[in-house]
Amino acid sequence: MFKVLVSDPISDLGIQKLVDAADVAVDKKPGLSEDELVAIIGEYDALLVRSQTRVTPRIMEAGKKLKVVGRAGVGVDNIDLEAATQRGIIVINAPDGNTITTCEHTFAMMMAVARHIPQAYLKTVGGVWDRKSFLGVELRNKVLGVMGMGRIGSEVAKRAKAFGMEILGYDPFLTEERAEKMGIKLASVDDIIRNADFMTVHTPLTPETRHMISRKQFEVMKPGMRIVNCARGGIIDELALVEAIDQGIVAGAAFDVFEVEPPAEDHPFLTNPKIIVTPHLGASTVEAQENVAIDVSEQVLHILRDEPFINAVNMPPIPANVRSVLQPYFPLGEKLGSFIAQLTAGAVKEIVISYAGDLADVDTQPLNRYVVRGVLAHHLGTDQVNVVNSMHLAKERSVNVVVNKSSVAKDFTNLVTVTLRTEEAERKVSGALMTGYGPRIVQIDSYPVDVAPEGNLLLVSHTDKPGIIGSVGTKLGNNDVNIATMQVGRKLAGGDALMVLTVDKQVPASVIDDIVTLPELHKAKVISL
Ligand SMILES: NC(=O)C1=CN([C@@H]2O[C@H](COP(=O)(O)OP(=O)(O)OC[C@H]3O[C@@H](n4cnc5c(N)ncnc54)[C@H](O)[C@@H]3O)[C@@H](O)[C@H]2O)C=CC1
Ligand SMILES: O=C(O)CCC(=O)C(=O)O
Repeated sequence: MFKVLVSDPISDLGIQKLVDAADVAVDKKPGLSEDELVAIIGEYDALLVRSQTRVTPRIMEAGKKLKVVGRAGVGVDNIDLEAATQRGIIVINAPDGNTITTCEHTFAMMMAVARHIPQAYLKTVGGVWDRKSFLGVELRNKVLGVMGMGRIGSEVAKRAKAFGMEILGYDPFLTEERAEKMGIKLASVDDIIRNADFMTVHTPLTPETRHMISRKQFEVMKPGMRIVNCARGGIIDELALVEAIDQGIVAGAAFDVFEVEPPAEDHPFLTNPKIIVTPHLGASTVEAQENVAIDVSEQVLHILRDEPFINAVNMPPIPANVRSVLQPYFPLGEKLGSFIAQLTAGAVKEIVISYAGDLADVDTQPLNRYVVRGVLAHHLGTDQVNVVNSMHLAKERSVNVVVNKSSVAKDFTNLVTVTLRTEEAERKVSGALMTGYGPRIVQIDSYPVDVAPEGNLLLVSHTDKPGIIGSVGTKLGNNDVNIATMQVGRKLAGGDALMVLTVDKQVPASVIDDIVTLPELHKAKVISL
């Protein structure tokens, strides 16, 4: 039974799928402190959060069983991704479910700041009928600068056109062609600062976007600009903004987010009559909360059940077309890694992954992670290494990972070869996906074989002489070890040969010791896949 902890208020309807799952037990405990979380997280396999819970390295460290942290929303700045990656904890988010909702909140804020709605409301309910103080401006024919043309920024631009606004968009990934298709102008930050009447930011908070609008930008800003931030506190320098308002550069601002949330009681935004605020409500609609909770719950279930999943934040996304090609190779890659790690003695120095045939033209990065996981898990334990942290762990341990590709695969349409270089040896194994047979090991060092990479294998290197196979079989039989399949690979008749047996149970060490006493027998090695 998997245990899932929900530590923020998350839509009940959204997590229904988890609650209904027969193999999952859900505990809802919103509002726990870090210490309280540290005390209980050890018993959970998954943690579901919104933006309140700060998932710190301490919590990850205490989460010995934790496989996944699911964020019901977009921004994952409340989750320590570095610590999660190091511990192999998958972090997933729900990037699509609250896009429209946040876009609509941006418009609510833009219109509210253009027409002084909150200020006018306060006076009216306070009994003052003041129609003079709240002269507003139209959106029509105004220039709107959109910083960050991702999901939300693009939806904002689309709707702003309906208001008759001219849109300047800036995003490092926005091309001239896409801007043209959207009917907006591709602009620089400087263009927006100097020309926009309204500006709205929709970027993540990164070292690059922190204070991207600060004193320097306010100094050259078009006077009378109105600014909206429904993305992340800190993209706009709060103190510099207050100064710019006091200097008459900025006519008004609408903020849903703060550098520190909740803001301090004496935060200057809270008393400035030209700044309107909401308490991080961008995603707070019934629809969005259901959407993000449903999305994240589904992915958490997949991860707990070891099924393919999407939206991992601490793993590069795999495009659908690449995934469909690579997915069948994932088990093969991992088994080859595990096989070669068990076969090769000594401290691992280098893993060389060679792809030949059909795989030469594919971005194999996701598959590399499986191979490296297979190798490292043998040394570090399967619970310590997964496809999220395998590359990171290899780097941390100075294990070089080299990837080669060639379009020629001799007798196969596709071939994956893993070579392991250690302080003591260099061994290699090749595998292929065979139509109708699935994954097969087709070569071990220079011996051609044909073995399914599963179960208990016994590898025996020997001289190719009559009677050896029978002697090994007799010794196994005498010890109640049943042979399921047997293969012999040899280069030359009478030369060195490799016997690969699949056996129904693991061969005890005492039997191996006995087998290696046979004449002409060099080595015997048990491998479990
Ligand atoms: N207020 C709220 O409740 C909510 C806030 N958000 C926040 O809104 C922001 C945008 O979310 P999405 O559109 O879903 O994300 P997204 O990832 O689809 O878009 C972000 C865009 O920002 C761009 N970007 C990155 N660095 C940039 C830079 N230096 N200058 C200009 N553009 C840059 C990226 O290329 C990307 O296109 C995020 O910070 C997210 O956390 C999202 C949902 C709700
Ligand atoms: O969960 C929330 O309300 C915050 C949403 C948000 O900021 C995000 O998804 O990035």
